[in-house]
Amino acid sequence: MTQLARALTIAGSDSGGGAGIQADLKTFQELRVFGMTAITAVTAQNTLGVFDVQTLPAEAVAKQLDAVATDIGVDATKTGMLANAEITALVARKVKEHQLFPLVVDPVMVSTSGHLLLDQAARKQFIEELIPLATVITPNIPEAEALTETPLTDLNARKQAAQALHALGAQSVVIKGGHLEDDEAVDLFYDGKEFVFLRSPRFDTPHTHGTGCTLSAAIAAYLARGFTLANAVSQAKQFISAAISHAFPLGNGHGPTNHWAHRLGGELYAD
Ligand SMILES: Nc1ncnc2c1ncn2[C@@H]1O[C@H](COP(=O)(O)OP(=O)(O)O)[C@@H](O)[C@H]1O
Ligand SMILES: Cc1ncc(COP(=O)(O)O)c(N)n1
Repeated sequence: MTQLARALTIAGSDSGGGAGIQADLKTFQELRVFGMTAITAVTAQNTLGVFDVQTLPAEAVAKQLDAVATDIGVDATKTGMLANAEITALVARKVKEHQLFPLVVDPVMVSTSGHLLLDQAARKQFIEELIPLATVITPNIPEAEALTETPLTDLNARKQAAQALHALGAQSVVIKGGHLEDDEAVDLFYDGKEFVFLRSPRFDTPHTHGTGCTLSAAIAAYLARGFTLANAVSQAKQFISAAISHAFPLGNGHGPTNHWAHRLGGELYAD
């Protein structure tokens, strides 16, 4: 029997099911990868906002990582909400100890609804300890601005930010274009050698809760299955585009994306 690829997400729980651990597991399942979790925080959240955050002790995160890594094994890992400096440093240490590579680092800082998901004090650990371990880091525009301390006003600035993040030690960088206002949603991929544009139509929908989580989980799933980095990133972009094009009008705010939309194949972008 073929061995099932195994992917691990280190992230926060979203009770609303659209982002965080829940989005990651749905993505892993859709992409035929066995999903495992290390939960960093439990949020009370829906499509309108984040109402509570209970961060777990770093020791509890360490034990989850030890448990899955020493028994089941991990073919690829992604990080999402890491909450604070202690968990960020612990995750970097455990990634090295258990060799949890390839590693997709989604630098989750603030929710779509504006809630802080990573303490400002974690910046040093994030930049010095976690980014150098990243196979790929996937900031959105505000996150790339925060990490590089530069406003990304145009494409040239985005390219320079990608180079700066690569210089911090990330093997490759995807700067996501979801927050721009162009007709297309264009992400910029940089592997230290060349820039590649990942394009999709921009869908006119408020239901984009968890898009970044889903994209980074899909990259991890494809890497777990052995895809090359460039293929994993481009397949993941197709997966998130399908999910947004068929997003769910659930709740009264920013609804979740549709993780099984990729099954619709040729009808991908139809209504
Ligand atoms: N309205 C949209 N239409 C199509 N793709 C989108 C849309 N909004 C975001 N995306 C895509 O979803 C992914 C996540 O992007 P982004 O929203 O920038 O990240 P985050 O969720 O971390 O803020 C990217 O691939 C981006 O291009
Ligand atoms: C637990 C958790 N992790 C990540 C996000 C970011 O997702 P989004 O940017 O769509 O709010 C979130 N809202 N909650």
